[in-house]
Amino acid sequence: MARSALERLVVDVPDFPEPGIVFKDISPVLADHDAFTVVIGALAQSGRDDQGRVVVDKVVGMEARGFILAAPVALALGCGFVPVRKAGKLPRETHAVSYELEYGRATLELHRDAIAPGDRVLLVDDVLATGGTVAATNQLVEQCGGTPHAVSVLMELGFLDGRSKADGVPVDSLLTI
Ligand SMILES: O=P(O)(O)OC[C@H]1O[C@H](OP(=O)(O)OP(=O)(O)O)[C@H](O)[C@@H]1O
Ligand SMILES: Nc1ncnc2[nH]cnc12
Repeated sequence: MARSALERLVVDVPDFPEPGIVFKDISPVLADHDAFTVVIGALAQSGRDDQGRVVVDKVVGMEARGFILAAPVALALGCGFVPVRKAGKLPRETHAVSYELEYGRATLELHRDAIAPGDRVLLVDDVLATGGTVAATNQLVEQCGGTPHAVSVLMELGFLDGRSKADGVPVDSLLTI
């Protein structure tokens, strides 16, 4: 599937969730089986080396849209999936990090035992905007003793320069605007 065809499936929604924000609605990508298949395969490439070997132990997805992409990426790579959730949702002992995003402030949590020391971790999300979510997730992975290997996103809002917050972790995006 051509990049332009994929891009056409992402719908711009002005002034959502608040005035001045152009919300990138990726749900039509998910609703198109061919597009969804291509996207999952492409996102999973970030967890492989040049020979196609899987080089990550876990795939982390950030609540909530990140879950939809990260879980099938984990299955495609033959890895476990680990959820990073908004505050108060995970039932056992967590690490927690607060962060800013394009439209507010939030806290993310990760079960302390979800990542083993030494695990190499692929972060998967739908949109990279300010980079607050990725920066917080990198910190959570490191607090568990893991190493963020790469960040793989469907869409990057380049004008917000979120990749500069990734602390040197490589960022792969399928679409950049
Ligand atoms: O780069 P940032 O500025 O941090 O923004 C990107 C994050 O914002 C969105 O999640 P949101 O927190 O809106 O949650 P949702 O997936 O539950 O809608 C998106 O899914 C990313 O996780
Ligand atoms: N403009 C945007 N569209 C969709 N998700 C986002 N997350 C942060 N900013 C966003």
